[in-house]
Amino acid sequence: MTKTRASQAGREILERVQALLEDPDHQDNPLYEALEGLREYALAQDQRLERLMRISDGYHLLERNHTQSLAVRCDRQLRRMEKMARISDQYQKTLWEVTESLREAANQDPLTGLANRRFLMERLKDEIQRAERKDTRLALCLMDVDHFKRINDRFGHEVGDTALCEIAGAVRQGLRRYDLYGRWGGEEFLLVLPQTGLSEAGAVIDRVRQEVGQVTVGEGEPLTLSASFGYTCLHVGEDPNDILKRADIALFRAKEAGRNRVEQEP
Ligand SMILES: Nc1nc2c(ncn2[C@@H]2O[C@H](COP(=O)(O)OP(=O)(O)OP(=O)(O)O)[C@@H](O)[C@H]2O)c(=O)[nH]1
Repeated sequence: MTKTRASQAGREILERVQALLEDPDHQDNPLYEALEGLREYALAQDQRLERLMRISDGYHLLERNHTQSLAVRCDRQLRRMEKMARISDQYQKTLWEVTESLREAANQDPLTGLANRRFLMERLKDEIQRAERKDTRLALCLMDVDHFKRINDRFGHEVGDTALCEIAGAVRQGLRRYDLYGRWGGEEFLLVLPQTGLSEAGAVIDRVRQEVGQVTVGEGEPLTLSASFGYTCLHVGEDPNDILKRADIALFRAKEAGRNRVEQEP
């Protein structure tokens, strides 16, 4: 706007000067040369001014483009960061799921879903410590399914697997809510009874024996299952292996005495 007005005013003066200079009546005017020089000077200044304005416009445009491209770049960067945050969330979720399944795999028996030997051993150590700290009793029992080989031989390994799962459920039925149990290995299970003395443990374990006795496997002529049990109580200062060894001795005796029995070792 300013530029247009200035150029127009300047152009009008220059046109008037041009007209005066071209007028033959003024050719001999003593101011002629000075006016012509002034006109050329003004023309040169005008051109200079226009050049400066072009340069200024160029800078202005450059600046605007730069600001715009900065905003575009900033926006792109933000979107990239949002995407990374989304990926990071997803990654953390996956990591958590993998950790969870690893933890489960490390603690669980894959066939029955019960606690496995590793986890049972950890818990047994905890329970021994708690019993000593609180000065309470702790009973422990090893259970071994009788003649399990016959089930596999007669009905196949898959039926044997199903039987182990049913036995796991039967043991649960016989135990109390706060008792701990799991698969010790093969067809052997471990039962840990916190705050339980020998006589009370005997009653609980015999109930488990009866529950296992309800499980049948196979069609046609089904086999009724049974299991043998050996249990004992924690002595002061014992470690897990000591108490396990005594329970195993009792279990051996139950097997020797004809199976489907509960034996204790003081
Ligand atoms: N189907 C199946 N069988 C298993 C599994 N783990 C161990 N066994 C079987 O359990 C059987 C155990 O046999 P033995 O140690 O001879 O004992 P048993 O036949 O139960 O006889 P007793 O313990 O003396 O009463 C073997 O045939 C093993 O193959 C399992 O996960 N699935």
